[in-house]
Amino acid sequence: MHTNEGKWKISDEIVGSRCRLFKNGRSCKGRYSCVRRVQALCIPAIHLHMTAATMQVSQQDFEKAQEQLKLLKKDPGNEVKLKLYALFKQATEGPCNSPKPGMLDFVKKAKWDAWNSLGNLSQDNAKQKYTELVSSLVSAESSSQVKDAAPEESRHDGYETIIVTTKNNITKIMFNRPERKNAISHKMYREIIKALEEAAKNDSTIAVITGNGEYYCSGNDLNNFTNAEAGETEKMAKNGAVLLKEFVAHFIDFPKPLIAVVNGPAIGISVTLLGLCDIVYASDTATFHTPFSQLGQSPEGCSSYLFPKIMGLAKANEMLLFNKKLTAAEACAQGLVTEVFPDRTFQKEVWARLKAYASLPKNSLAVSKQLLRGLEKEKLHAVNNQECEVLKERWLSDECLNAIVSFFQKKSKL
Ligand SMILES: CCCCCC/C=C/C(=O)SCCNC(=O)CCNC(=O)[C@H](O)C(C)(C)COP(=O)(O)OP(=O)(O)OC[C@H]1O[C@@H](n2cnc3c(N)ncnc32)[C@H](O)[C@@H]1OP(=O)(O)O
Repeated sequence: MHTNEGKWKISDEIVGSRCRLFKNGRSCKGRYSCVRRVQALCIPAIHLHMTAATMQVSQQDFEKAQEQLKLLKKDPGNEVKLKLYALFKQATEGPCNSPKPGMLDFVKKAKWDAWNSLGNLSQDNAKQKYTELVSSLVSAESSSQVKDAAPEESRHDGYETIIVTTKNNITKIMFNRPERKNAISHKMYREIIKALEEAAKNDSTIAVITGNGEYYCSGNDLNNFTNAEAGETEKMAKNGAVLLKEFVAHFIDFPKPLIAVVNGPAIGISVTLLGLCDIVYASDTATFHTPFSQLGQSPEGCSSYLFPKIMGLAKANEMLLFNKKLTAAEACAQGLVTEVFPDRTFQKEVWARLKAYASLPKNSLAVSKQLLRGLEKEKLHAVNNQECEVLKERWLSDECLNAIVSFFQKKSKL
């Protein structure tokens, strides 16, 4: 006989050394803890019926099952352990004939109830059920081990210019045109919109934007301006403004924490959007450049409103009017960047941190972001609208057209 009736545990021989009914076999001291523990057991009536023609298990199979049970790594839970206890008792002693324990002897009573509920189940059938139950636990554990070993990162389908993956509750949106320094083409704007919509709805806790290769992003792809048919520049400007407005609106409205991992130089719109991100981590190789006047253009991404708020008007003027390129350390000192990391350890340090952030309660983060950003949303949409209206005119100006022509003649690299 293997049970230790006076104690709060099911014997090791029955359920394995990791499978005690209550941890450490401790006895229940107070009434409250007894009640809680019994509630936790949540024991349903155990009705085990033999299927008509089940094959008889041998004594050897039954003993093997007992050994396998000891090797389980995961605790199967009190409910299953009670079933195992009851089946073991039935298999080795037959139907329950011992007197019913008192109402306040919670554990003994739970065990007695489980055994008694087996009624007149034969000892052979109890062995059979015991062996089947152990076998199902063993195969559940081995299939969960296979799942755990599988790569966790899932890549989202349907993107060409960006790579979108989800892992550890983080959706990562990676600019992926390294040969163009990750310049944002029309297609990429649309794909980022789609990826943000997906990330807003999926199970991830946070979203991250980053770049593939040496650059974070070289801003708007200047080819976006050269692809217009002759005589269609106005239409191109109008459509561009519509797309830009929608694109920036998705950053304004993004409901989860949005983190920029700035792996290298950032130019133009990829810099202005940082004001709409909740955290900006930068490698010490990153630089921050918004050469709008040099390109005959004007600020976007709500930077005309957010940059003065973040860094003060004087510093914002240097960047947005006079094209001052900031180092990562300067951008951090001015509040645009949260923290700078040495490039050598950048990815490792940042992703370890993000993994920890992404394990925080998802809904709490979302409502907190809403509190931090919500009041500003209306204002930000108004700013976005105005910036796009101004840019629409800029794109038709000689100043802008000349700057773009110069770039393609390779006279005016930034
Ligand atoms: C729907 C429309 C919305 C518009 C929103 C408004 C947004 C505004 C902005 O973002 S303004 C900023 C625009 N960006 C630039 O002006 C950057 C232009 N690029 C450069 O100055 C340089 O390429 C560089 C400094 C980024 C890198 O220089 P370098 O290291 O010498 O590399 P290459 O110049 O040889 O670059 C390799 C290859 O990539 C092409 N490329 C890089 N950036 C862009 C770009 N932004 N647009 C188009 N093409 C770009 C470059 O031309 C090279 O191509 P090639 O190999 O010569 O074919």
